[in-house]
Amino acid sequence: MSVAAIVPAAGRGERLGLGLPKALAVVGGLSLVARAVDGLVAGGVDTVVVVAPPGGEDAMRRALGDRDVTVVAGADDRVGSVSAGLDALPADADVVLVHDAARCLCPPEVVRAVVGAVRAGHRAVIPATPVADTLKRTGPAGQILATVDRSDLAAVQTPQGFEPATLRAAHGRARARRDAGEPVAATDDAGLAEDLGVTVVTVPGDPRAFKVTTPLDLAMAEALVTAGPA
Ligand SMILES: Nc1ccn([C@@H]2O[C@H](COP(=O)(O)OP(=O)(O)OP(=O)(O)O)[C@@H](O)[C@H]2O)c(=O)n1
Ligand SMILES: C[C@](O)(CO)[C@H](O)COP(=O)(O)O
Repeated sequence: MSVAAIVPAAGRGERLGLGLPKALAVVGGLSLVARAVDGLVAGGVDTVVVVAPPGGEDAMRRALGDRDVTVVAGADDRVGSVSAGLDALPADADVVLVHDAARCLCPPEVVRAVVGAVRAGHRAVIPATPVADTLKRTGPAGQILATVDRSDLAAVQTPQGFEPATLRAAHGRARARRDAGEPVAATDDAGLAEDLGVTVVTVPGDPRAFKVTTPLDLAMAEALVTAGPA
C-alpha cells in the first residue's frame, strides 16, 4: 500500500504574469512546486509525479532541487497534464492524489484527511470550503439575472484523492470523448469522476490551500510564509 500524487505544474501562469510557468514562481525562497511537493510528503505521500510544461522538464527539476520526484511532460490543458502524470504512477499505490502546484501552502492535515477518506472506502474525495460571497448569475451585458442560493454550494480545492482505478477510468473516458471530438467541460478531476457516476465526498478544506492565480495571491502566500505557521 502506498500513496502516490500527481502534481500538475504545466500551466503557463498567464494571470500571474511573471513570464514564467507559475509553478516556478518563488515564495520565501522556494518555488511553488517545491512547496507543494513538501506539503504532500509531510502529509504522508510516498511517490510524487510532477507534470512540467513540455520542454520545461529540466527547469522543473532544478526548481525541485534534490527532492525525489519523477518529472514528466504535460499538455495544453490541465486534464491532459493529469493524464500524462497518470501514466507514470507506480502500480502499487492504493490512493492517488491530484494536487495543483499552485496550491502550494496546503496544510499536511488536509492531505491526511483526503487519504484517510479514500482508505475508508470512498472512491473520490475532495476538500471543500463554504462559499463566502453572495453569488449572482449574470447575462451577456453583465446584468444580474438571478441570485444563486449558496447554501448548498462549496468551493473545492486540491489535493483530490481517488481509488486509482476510478481516476484511471475517469481519465480514460475523458480521453475517449476527446478522441471522438466531444468537449470535456470538467475543470477538476472529481468532475471527471462525477461524469462516470461515481459519488464524490468532501472533507473540510482549508483557506491556506488557496490557489495562487494572481499577483495578489502571490503576495498573500509570501506574507503567510513570512508570518510563519498559523
Ligand atoms: N496545461 C496545464 C494547465 C494547468 N496546469 C496546472 O493546473 C494547476 C491549476 O491551473 P491554473 O491555476 O489555472 O494555472 P495556469 O494554467 O498556470 O494559470 P493561467 O490560466 O493564469 O495561465 C496549476 O498547478 C497548473 O500548473 C497544468 O498542469 N497543465
Ligand atoms: C482543480 C481546481 O483547483 C479545483 O478548484 C480548479 O478547478 C483548477 O482550475 P483552473 O482553471 O485550472 O485553475
